[in-house]
Amino acid sequence: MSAPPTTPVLRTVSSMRRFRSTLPGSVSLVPTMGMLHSGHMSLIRLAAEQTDSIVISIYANPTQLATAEERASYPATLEADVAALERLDDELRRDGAARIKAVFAPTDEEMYPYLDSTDVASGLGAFVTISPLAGRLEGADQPAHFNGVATVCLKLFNAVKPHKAYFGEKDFQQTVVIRRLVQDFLVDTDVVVGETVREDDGLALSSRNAYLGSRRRKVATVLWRALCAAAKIYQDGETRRGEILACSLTEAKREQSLQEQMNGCDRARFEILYLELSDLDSMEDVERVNPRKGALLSGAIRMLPLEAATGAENSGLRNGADWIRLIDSIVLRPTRGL
Ligand SMILES: Nc1ncnc2c1ncn2[C@@H]1O[C@H](COP(=O)(O)OP(=O)(O)OP(=O)(O)O)[C@@H](O)[C@H]1O
Ligand SMILES: CC(C)(CO)[C@@H](O)C(=O)[O-]
Ligand code: BAL
Repeated sequence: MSAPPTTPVLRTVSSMRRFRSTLPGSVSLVPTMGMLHSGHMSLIRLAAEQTDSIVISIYANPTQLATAEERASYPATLEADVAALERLDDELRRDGAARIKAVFAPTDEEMYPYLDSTDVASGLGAFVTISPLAGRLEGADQPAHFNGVATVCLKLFNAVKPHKAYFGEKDFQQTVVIRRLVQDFLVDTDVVVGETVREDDGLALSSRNAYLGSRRRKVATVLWRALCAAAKIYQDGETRRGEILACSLTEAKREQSLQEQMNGCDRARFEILYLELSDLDSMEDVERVNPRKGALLSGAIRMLPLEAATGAENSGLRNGADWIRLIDSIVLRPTRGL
């Protein structure tokens, strides 16, 4: 019996382009930063339903990660990621044919030939800016983030030339930024958005969860709980910004003060970065939700490093020493017909 085919891992734009020219039928791209989990896999499954050939990109884009610390916190898991993709592909095979055709994992030199790796903020070379969208919500305290995301996605689209590209709703603002990029730069790719995959207790899957450890993991559901509380009063008929956000904030602050009152070796403290109600297209503040349109309810928290990790507990990657930024969102769907 012959050995199963291995997925090619392409490290240069030229090898990606050569390979792309051999792919039959419709081609999809699923961009990721690696450390693959079931959220990524659900996007790939969706791509397999809708297209013939799938390319996964794995690239921890330095220009969207604000600090050297964040850049260093992306462990290289390429081998494990490729193995996980091969297992998934065994399931996805149709008529004996692989659906996942290649992994595109370019080097920094390929993607940013002018970038000084010690100072990515200097921004040498060409960058996309998308204003004012990129400065709102996630962009407010990370001003270069979405310029980095849009820039790398444009490069990925140009290298892979996909018919469709897949993104997760968890990063809702990112999907709006990418749609705007595609529209304004006349990119010939359809943007498809997949639902957020969650743990049983509601926590959105995220590569960063691996850093939480068990104690912070339990408390991290607070963001989802805060969003759900507000979504419920919207479903019950509330449309005012003040009331909806106050409901979220009360839930988050209740958990926050509970943690503050506990001992250092028992608690998991966090900061509330924002809880927001925004227009689904512009990301501008919404004062009253139009029940025919709906709105975006989103938030971010930052889990503080563990103060005192006990030897017995699972304290996550890097022993609980990192600040972990977590984001989540709920789309408040229209409650009335158009
Ligand atoms: N839980 C999820 N469900 C569905 N899609 C997801 C989920 N988490 C991430 N994605 C999507 O997968 C793609 C790649 O995301 P990325 O590699 O940054 O993973 P991540 O888990 O969001 O990582 P990080 O924790 O660093 O933000 C993005 O389009 C993202 O929205
Ligand atoms: C889309 C993306 C792969 C661009 O680097 C990244 O922002 C992500 O993983 O969501
Ligand atoms: N998953 C969103 C991109 C980021 O974490 O930088």
